[in-house]
Amino acid sequence: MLTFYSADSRLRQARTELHDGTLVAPFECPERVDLVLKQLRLSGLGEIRAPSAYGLAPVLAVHDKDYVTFLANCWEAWLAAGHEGEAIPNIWPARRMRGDHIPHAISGQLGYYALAAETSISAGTFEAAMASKDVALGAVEYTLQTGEPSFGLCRPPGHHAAYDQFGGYCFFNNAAIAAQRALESGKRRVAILDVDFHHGNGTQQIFYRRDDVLFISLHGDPEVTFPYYLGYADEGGEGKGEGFNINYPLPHGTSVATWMATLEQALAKIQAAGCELLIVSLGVDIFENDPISAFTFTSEDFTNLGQRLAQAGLPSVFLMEGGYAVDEIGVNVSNVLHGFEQGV
Ligand SMILES: NCCCCCC(=O)NO
Ligand SMILES: [Zn+2]
Repeated sequence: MLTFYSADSRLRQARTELHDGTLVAPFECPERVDLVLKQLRLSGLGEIRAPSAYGLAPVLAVHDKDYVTFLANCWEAWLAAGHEGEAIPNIWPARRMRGDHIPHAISGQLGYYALAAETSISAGTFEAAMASKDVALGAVEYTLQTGEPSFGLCRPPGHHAAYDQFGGYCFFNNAAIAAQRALESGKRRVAILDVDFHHGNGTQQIFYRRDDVLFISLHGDPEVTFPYYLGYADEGGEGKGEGFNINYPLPHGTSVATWMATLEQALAKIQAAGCELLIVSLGVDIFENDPISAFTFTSEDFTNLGQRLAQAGLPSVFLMEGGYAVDEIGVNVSNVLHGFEQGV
């Protein structure tokens, strides 16, 4: 299987994450990608290729122009305003305030565009996000051209990024950008299957009123799991999108057997919808030892997951999302991809 990767993913060198009331070293760290690369090379998955630069057009196909401009300028504006640390929001257009106006001050803009406070912006964040969506585009272009599966080693991840919102370590929605490119290349319907522990609220939001992307997510119950405010089973899409958004919230500690049985339901929906491409938002934070998650996958279970996805029989693109058990992330990602190749 071909892997797309960009060294520019290391340009994001955030120093802080607000976690449990403390500024800690970010869980979404550059070492995650190094260790995945190391294991893919060790296990001989296949060629590792740098993507072309696709520019802003594919980003603007799914994200708001002013939001993209904000991301491009945020760090400089934050420094120009004399702030000491990394750009972290601490005020939002909360309920009973105005949400229809974007303030001039960068602190106000941060809160307007931020989903949550854990994701700092600093030097290189925008450039890394641009490289990450190029990795996703390289992977989907390859699969569209060859029908062969591909893996986009995306960093930063993307599935929490909405039309005009960042957070959950995400800035551009790589899976949405890839799906949009596939539709523009002639696919009539694309499935995005999100297996990350956390709900892909951004992906859901982008396609919620559309029937050309079927978004299906298995994730920790938002009653007790980030992002809390989206990802419930009653969110089925709106307008033309009715029936093309399917959430499977699952309790913390869900067994792998239950998770895999739920996956069967998801794969049946994908088949019934006549999807012509499968994009997998591959978060391996469903691993039993993930530091911020609560599912129970062992490393061996990831191999079974890959094998089962291959049996869906669709051209498939895997895009890296979460996964923070750094020591095992390489094996866990590699097992999914090798499992897929075994299952073909
Ligand atoms: N407390 C912030 C949790 C961010 C979750 C990031 C992630 O893995 N999303 O898939
Ligand atoms: Zn996650």
